[in-house]
Amino acid sequence: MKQVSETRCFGGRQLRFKHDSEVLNCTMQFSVFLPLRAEKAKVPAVYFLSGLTCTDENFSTKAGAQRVATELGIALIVPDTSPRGDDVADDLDGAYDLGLGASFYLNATQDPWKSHYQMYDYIVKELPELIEAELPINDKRAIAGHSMGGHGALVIGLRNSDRYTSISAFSPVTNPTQCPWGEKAFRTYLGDVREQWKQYDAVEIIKSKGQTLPVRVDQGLADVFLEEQLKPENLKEAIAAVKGGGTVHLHDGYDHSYYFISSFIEAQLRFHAKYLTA
Ligand SMILES: N[C@@H](CCC(=O)N[C@@H](CS)C(=O)NCC(=O)O)C(=O)O
Repeated sequence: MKQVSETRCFGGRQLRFKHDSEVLNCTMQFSVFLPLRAEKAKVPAVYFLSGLTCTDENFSTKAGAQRVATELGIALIVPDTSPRGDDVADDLDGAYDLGLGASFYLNATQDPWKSHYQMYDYIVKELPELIEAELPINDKRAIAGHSMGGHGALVIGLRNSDRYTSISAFSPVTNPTQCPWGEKAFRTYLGDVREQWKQYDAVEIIKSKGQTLPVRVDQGLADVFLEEQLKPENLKEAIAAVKGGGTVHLHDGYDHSYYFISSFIEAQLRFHAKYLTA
């Protein structure tokens, strides 16, 4: 992998890298914040999956996570939200909720998507293997995300409880098989058999397998996508019916934006630190 930028931030380093991904079959960029502690020892990491239309830069520039990350000695890993490049399939209408910037963090099975859209395997395996081999980052991982990325964090964390210490999400798409964003993406990437969709639906995963990891969700009640796309009550019900627990915090007046994320990122990082540094 090749470093493309470095910027000092709160005593740590904000870095950007480029690499050829075998899993995604294209060149990818990702951002990493290394806290000051990483100069002396390997540190644990929070992986943050962003939402529709984002790249690795939205969270890095708008969430204001670095001050607390350096205090806690935690690295922040921010991948891109889809494969990229001239030969990577995109939605023909240029829709913001499909194709580039809208991978839904799954392994596509349909043409023309399947040759590049394998983000589930990229996030679970290829990216951490690369990062842990090349950077002062250990294998203690937490996973977080926003909206489509909140869905990705929940699904990836719930399905890989041996690989993560804890899961959090801002405004996640909790039940994608039951909302327009999810139905459109899953039909396109996975085909018409709805049974195949359930493996990428957090509510369905909890219902069928339960859940064991600590989970924290933050959701703004003035979010325009709340009722049609996000459905936090479905997640609350699923969590309440199983043993593992988890909390869904509802916040009056907050919307879907990075103003909301920046207001609660400190709480989410402190939540993860309890498990990452235990
Ligand atoms: N109304 C937006 C929907 C997409 C959206 O709200 N994206 C969220 C994630 S689902 C986001 O983080 N956008 C980028 C940003 O706010 O920096 C659009 O049409 O572009």
